[in-house]
Amino acid sequence: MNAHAAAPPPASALDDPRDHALAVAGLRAGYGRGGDIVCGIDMIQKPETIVTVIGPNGSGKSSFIKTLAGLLPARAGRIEVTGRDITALSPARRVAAGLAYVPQEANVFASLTIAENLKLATEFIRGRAGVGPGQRERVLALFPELGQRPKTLAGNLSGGQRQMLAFACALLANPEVLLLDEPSAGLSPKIVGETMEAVVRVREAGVTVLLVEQNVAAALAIADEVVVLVAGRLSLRAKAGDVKQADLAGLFFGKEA
Ligand SMILES: Nc1ncnc2c1ncn2[C@@H]1O[C@H](COP(=O)(O)OP(=O)(O)OP(=O)(O)O)[C@@H](O)[C@H]1O
Repeated sequence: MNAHAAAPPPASALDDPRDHALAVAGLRAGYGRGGDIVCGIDMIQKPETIVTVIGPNGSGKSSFIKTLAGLLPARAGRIEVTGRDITALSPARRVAAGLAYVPQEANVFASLTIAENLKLATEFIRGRAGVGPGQRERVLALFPELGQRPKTLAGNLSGGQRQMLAFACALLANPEVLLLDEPSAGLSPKIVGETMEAVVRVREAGVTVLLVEQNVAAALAIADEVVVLVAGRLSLRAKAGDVKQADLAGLFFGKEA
């Protein structure tokens, strides 16, 4: 665990980019003409930590992570990755700037093989500076199973293996920050454990991970910090070890911390 992970954000955190991988200030977003779903989120994440976003259904977790990835435009606020303002960048340019995203569903091409999925991802991230030829080997070293079966169709992989492939495709860009939208969705408890172990390996490889999770127990087990979103607002931020599942019930029913 990173002892610094739960340090409170400095008053003017965005002025000092050296100490954060991801910084979010006053972020607001919503759909069409509807009201804000992301209602003014401020958050600083230290490098090489895992922060898990949890909260009740419909609280805006996926919308928040989609706003970070650039799939939902920010209405207000600012997003920085390692000190660079990426708020106005397209999703593809955010990847080039070091922010990779793995969506909850349809995150690999089922009709393509493992090798073809990795090749396609490599083509996509050509613009990312500093990604050398060794990146594929480094990524496959994290997920050796994938390297052993390059010709297997992604559609024939188990749910857990498919998540590993999706992680691997995202990591080919050598991101500073990896965003994961509910990697445990639809997986059996054993496979959830393996998937979470993979998330820890990703962090150990030097990547900062922000993940949205419905599986609170799994999230608490691997995270440095937990962020609770209620109705689009950050309701609690705490070290994962300090959060008890029983305490979350009150928050999930709307009690502000
Ligand atoms: N494409 C969309 N268009 C309009 N409203 C949307 C869209 N996607 C989500 N919403 C609305 O935004 C709100 C937050 O949804 P979001 O999926 O971000 O929450 P969540 O916390 O991730 O939920 P869950 O835990 O159920 O996945 C909900 O009221 C939802 O109906």
